[in-house]
Amino acid sequence: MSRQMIVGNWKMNGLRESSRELVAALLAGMPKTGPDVVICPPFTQLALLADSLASTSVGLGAQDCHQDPSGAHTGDISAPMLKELGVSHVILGHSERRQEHGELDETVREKAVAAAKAGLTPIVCVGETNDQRENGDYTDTLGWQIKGSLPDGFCGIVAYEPIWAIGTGLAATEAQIAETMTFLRQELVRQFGEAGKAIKILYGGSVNADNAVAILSIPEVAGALVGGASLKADAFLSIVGAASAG
Ligand SMILES: O=C[C@H](O)COP(=O)(O)O
Repeated sequence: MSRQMIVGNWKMNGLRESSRELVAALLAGMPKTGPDVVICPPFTQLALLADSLASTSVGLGAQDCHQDPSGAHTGDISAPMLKELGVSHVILGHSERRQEHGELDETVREKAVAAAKAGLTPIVCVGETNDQRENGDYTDTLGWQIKGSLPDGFCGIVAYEPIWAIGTGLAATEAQIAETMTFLRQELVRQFGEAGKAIKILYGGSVNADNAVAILSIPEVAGALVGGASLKADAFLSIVGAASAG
C-alpha cells in the first residue's frame, strides 16, 4: 500500500497552552517513519504551530481560506496569508462550513483555485446527509459536489466525509466506505481522465484508535481526516500508527 496521509482537524478548539501541550505530545510520539501527517489548528494557533513544526516532517494545515488574495472581507484569511505563515495544506468545503456558512460548491471551487495559486494543497471535503444516504440518492449529491467543487486541473486531495458520521461516534461501515470510494474514483476519472486516478481520497467521520486499522485497510482509502480524535495525542498517534508509511 502506498504512503497514506493522516490529517488532524482541530476545528474550533485550542487555546495557546493546550495547543502547545498537544503539539508537544504529538511530536514526542510521532514515529520516525510513518505516513504523511498534517495538523490543522484554528487560525489563532497557526503561528504557534508553525514554530513548533518548523523542523519536523509534520505539515501545517488551515481549516479554510478566502477565494480572493486580499480585499475588503472582514474576518477572512487569504491563501497567500496562510502560505506566508508556513501553511502547506488547507481544508475547503468542510460540511460544517457548507452548513453553517452556506458555502456553495462554486465558492469551494474558487477557494481551491486560490489555494493552489498560493502554493497550498487543497483538501476538498464532500459528503452526504443521513437523508440522502437513506434515500439512496447520495451518489447524486457526491457527484454534484465533485463536479462543482473541484476546479479544472485540480491538484489536491478529496476527503469523503459522510455528514452523519462526523462527530457521532458512528463511522461509515467498511462496505459503505469501499463502495463510496469506488464511486468517487469513477467520478474523478470521469472529470479529470488519467489525472483523476492519482487524486488521493481520504475518509473522515468518527475515525478513532479502534477503527483506524480497518478503515485504513480499505482499498482506495489514502488516509484519514480526523476531528475529535485529533485532540487527544494518544488516539491521534494510534491512528498515525495504523496508517501505511508506504
Ligand atoms: O474534519 C474532520 C471530520 O469532520 C471528522 O470529525 P470527527 O472525527 O470528529 O468525526
